[in-house]
Amino acid sequence: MSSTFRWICESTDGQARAGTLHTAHGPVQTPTFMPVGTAGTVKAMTMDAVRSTGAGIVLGNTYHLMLRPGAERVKRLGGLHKFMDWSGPILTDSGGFQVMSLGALRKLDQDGVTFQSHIDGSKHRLDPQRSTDIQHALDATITMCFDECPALPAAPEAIAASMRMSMRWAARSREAFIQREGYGQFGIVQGGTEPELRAESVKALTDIGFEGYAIGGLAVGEGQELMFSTLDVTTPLMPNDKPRYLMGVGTPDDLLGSVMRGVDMFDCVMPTRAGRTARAYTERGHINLRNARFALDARPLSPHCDCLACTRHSRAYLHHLFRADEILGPMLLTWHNLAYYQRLMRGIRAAIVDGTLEAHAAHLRAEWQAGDW
Ligand SMILES: CNc1nc2c(CCNCC3CCCCC3)c3nc(N)[nH]c(=O)c3cc2[nH]1
Ligand SMILES: [Zn+2]
Repeated sequence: MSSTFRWICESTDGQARAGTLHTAHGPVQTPTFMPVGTAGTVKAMTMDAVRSTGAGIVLGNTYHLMLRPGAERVKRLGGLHKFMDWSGPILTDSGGFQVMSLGALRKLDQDGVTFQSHIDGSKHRLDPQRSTDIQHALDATITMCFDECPALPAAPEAIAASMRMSMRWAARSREAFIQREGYGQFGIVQGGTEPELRAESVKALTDIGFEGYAIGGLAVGEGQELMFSTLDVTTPLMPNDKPRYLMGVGTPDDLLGSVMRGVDMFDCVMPTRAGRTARAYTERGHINLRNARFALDARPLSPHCDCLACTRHSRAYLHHLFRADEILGPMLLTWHNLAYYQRLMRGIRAAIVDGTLEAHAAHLRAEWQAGDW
């Protein structure tokens, strides 16, 4: 069975697609939500717990891993799969976004970015070649182009200049990429919320040719309406036979609306970060378990969930764990939130296969609005 990196579309319903991404580290059903593994770990989760939620692919983080423990050290230890005990596909971001959002002091030039580590102040440089080399050393299944994600709002000419620099970096990233059977590299579409710039960026990337295409430059404060309207003008221009990855998105409602606009892959820190801050996602929206109203609530978080928190414990127990600042609280709630996100994506995929996505979407939205049980 060939392990050529390819995405096979199995069903469509409107703009939405249900498919399978075949990689050197196994297949992944799409649409898919990718849990974020920041420094080689999905925070507060063992990888057995991540596997139990049904996740097919996780994110690694070039920025964090290059600073600590260092990509060469991970390589000497057998690569990121072995290091973090995950044999499935791993997608690594190229690090530029994290530098801009985390790096202490940084200097951006037309060739890359120089910055100081937020950990120990040491000097580092990232550019298309170095980012691609680091992702190769980590043995990432999917490598992302080195790009710049401009802060919004910004003047169209600033967005245009930034996008064109990212397109030059995409070409250099492609030259630096070492092709291997079952591995892929994704270009990242930029252009802010400007339809013509988005179209120019898609053309620039498809002229280079990648195994998949991400939509970057969004989920940076533009709001859901502008994000959706940008998707409406961008996804139809993207190759139909390649996976589409919307970076950094999002809430359950963002995921539903984006799948319906033709997106296949997502990553977001929301379910894991929420798990550490007592915010639980359920079919009825979200609740904060620190709230006193849960002190005597003997019900499970969600009656539809098979995670450890919902099968073994009550809301009252989770409330207690967070009030007592017990480590088990973030562990159980992260597990639950990731299980909910995976269950949500499985349900959306099933509806695409059945051709019932419109009705399923209406049902999901009504439930989210109905409020807690
Ligand atoms: C949250 N919103 C958002 N995220 C974006 C991201 C980051 C996506 N998540 C990566 C993980 C973050 C945690 C550690 C592991 C990697 C973006 N990344 C790139 N390269 N380009 C974007 O335009 C880009 C745009 C983004 N918008
Ligand atoms: Zn649960």
